[in-house]
Amino acid sequence: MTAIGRLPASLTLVGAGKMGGAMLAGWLEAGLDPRAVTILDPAPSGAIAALCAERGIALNPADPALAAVMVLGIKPQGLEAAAVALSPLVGPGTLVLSILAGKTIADLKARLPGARAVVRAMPNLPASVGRGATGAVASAEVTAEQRAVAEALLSAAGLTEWLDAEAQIDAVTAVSGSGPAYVFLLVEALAEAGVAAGLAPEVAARLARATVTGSGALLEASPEDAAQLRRNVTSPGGTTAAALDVLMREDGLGRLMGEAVAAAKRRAGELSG
Ligand SMILES: NC(=O)C1=CN([C@@H]2O[C@H](COP(=O)(O)OP(=O)(O)OC[C@H]3O[C@@H](n4cnc5c(N)ncnc54)[C@H](O)[C@@H]3O)[C@@H](O)[C@H]2O)C=CC1
Ligand SMILES: O=C(O)[C@@H]1CCC=N1
Repeated sequence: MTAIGRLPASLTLVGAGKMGGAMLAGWLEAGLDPRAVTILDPAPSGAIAALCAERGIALNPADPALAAVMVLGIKPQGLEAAAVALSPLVGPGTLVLSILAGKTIADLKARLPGARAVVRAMPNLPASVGRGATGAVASAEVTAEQRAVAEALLSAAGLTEWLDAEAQIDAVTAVSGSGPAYVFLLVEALAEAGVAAGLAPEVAARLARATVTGSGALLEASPEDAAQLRRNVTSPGGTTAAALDVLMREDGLGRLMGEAVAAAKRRAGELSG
């Protein structure tokens, strides 16, 4: 069955911010009926309010129904406060799909005592252009049908990887959840280095941006892996080799990335509870 065929008959999105809003856009694009969606968000953006008005999406109804599928898109730090109002909307048949960094399946069940079936997922912001990467893990109570619904919702945003163990999701958070920020920082750093090397700021910014988006497109289109593509750029004794001697030295990018990912993973662990 296609992803569209498995989209749920009704869905409650709690927190339609940057990530929840991006996922919502993907579901609508994939064919989810806007009238099947309820959004609960005490401070929706103007864009979300306008979308709701335009597409007939229920926004903060006075008496929301028990949810068939509840997607949690609030901040991890807001779960405890939000759970009071959400608990009555979660019954034994509800599929809870959480994208909260750090919050474990056990944390979610503790805050929402009616919850049985929980999918804990970690998407990323390129979902807003249908190019996300998501890791997900399902609790034992998730039925095959609920898993297919979760798969359809997550795959509407791009690649979905189901994980064997919940413990791996903090690593997914550190690699692909936070990863787009590392790539955007690379663009910033490359542009700044270009200015230091003598380019006008606007020129450096355009070249850095096009280099990263173009390299991403090449990576996607090519059957070769990243290491081979890197070698394809690198002429022996040439300019790239001189730069890579710096980036690939012992205390270079590999070590720095390892430390950064470890820090993000550690932080995800701290957000649990
Ligand atoms: N921004 C990102 O790149 C990613 C974020 N996430 C996760 O997504 C979640 C949301 O992050 P963002 O979208 O960046 O934050 P955000 O601040 O853009 O969105 C949070 C939304 O929740 C709403 N909200 C606050 N309290 C609420 C309540 N009690 N009930 C309903 N809605 C409430 C806010 O008004 C806001 O619209 C976090 O748990 C984060 O870990 C996961 C992957 C990537
Ligand atoms: O920074 C955060 O905590 C969230 C989770 C992954 C991306 N943004």
